[in-house]
Amino acid sequence: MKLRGLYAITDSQLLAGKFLSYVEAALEGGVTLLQYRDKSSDEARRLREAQALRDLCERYKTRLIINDDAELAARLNVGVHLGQTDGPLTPARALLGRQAIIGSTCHGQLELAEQAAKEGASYVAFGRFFNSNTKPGAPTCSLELLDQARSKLHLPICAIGGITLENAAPLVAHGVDLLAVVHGLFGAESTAEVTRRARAFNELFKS
Ligand SMILES: Cc1ncc(COP(=O)(O)OP(=O)(O)O)c(N)n1
Ligand SMILES: Cc1nc(C(=O)O)sc1CCOP(=O)(O)O
Ligand SMILES: [Mg+2]
Repeated sequence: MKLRGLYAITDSQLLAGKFLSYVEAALEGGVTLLQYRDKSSDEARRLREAQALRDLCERYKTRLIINDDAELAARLNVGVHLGQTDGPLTPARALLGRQAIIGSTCHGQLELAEQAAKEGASYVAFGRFFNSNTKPGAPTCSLELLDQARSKLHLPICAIGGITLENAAPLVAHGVDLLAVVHGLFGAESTAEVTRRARAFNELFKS
């Protein structure tokens, strides 16, 4: 499967009271990857929500990724996204198998991406590119780094951090395969607007 297009990421606060309806609206508009990102320690709720997302993703033929938690990903037979402090890639690959999608946060550092590629990552994520409501303190990353990454790496490249329909086009022009978005997708007034935004993000990959 080609990893290219919109990478929707959930946010438990932003989606409170409308979690499944907003996620389904995004899937309706087209989502390449969906990440379940919940930073709480409520394990029962995390399992319940992740299972519901897996069922929804199966209906829409979308791949589900769990943030931070390789064990939960293994339990549901889905992929995982690991940051630099979320545990090493090699054991996660051994746990999840060759077919699993495993992503790695590389901030603005090409060396981290080269290391992740060696350790079996399926995609590398760079960011943040813009001001982010969701994670304002994340380290920043430049468009120039994308050019270097594109010429050196043979993996799908994901961009994250403050991405909206207004600022995303240059990222795609600089070789990004996946646009990872929370607020710019789900910070919408209605499900119809979420679907419209998802479609519009995907259009960026067609020109
Ligand atoms: C696609 C994608 N890219 C980067 C991140 C950030 O991961 P991390 O640095 O581990 O930070 P948290 O998201 O865990 O707060 C991500 N989740 N997804
Ligand atoms: C979870 C996350 N990681 C980032 C990084 O730079 O590593 S930025 C970020 C938040 C993405 O949400 P939004 O689209 O609302 O800015
Ligand atoms: Mg993490």
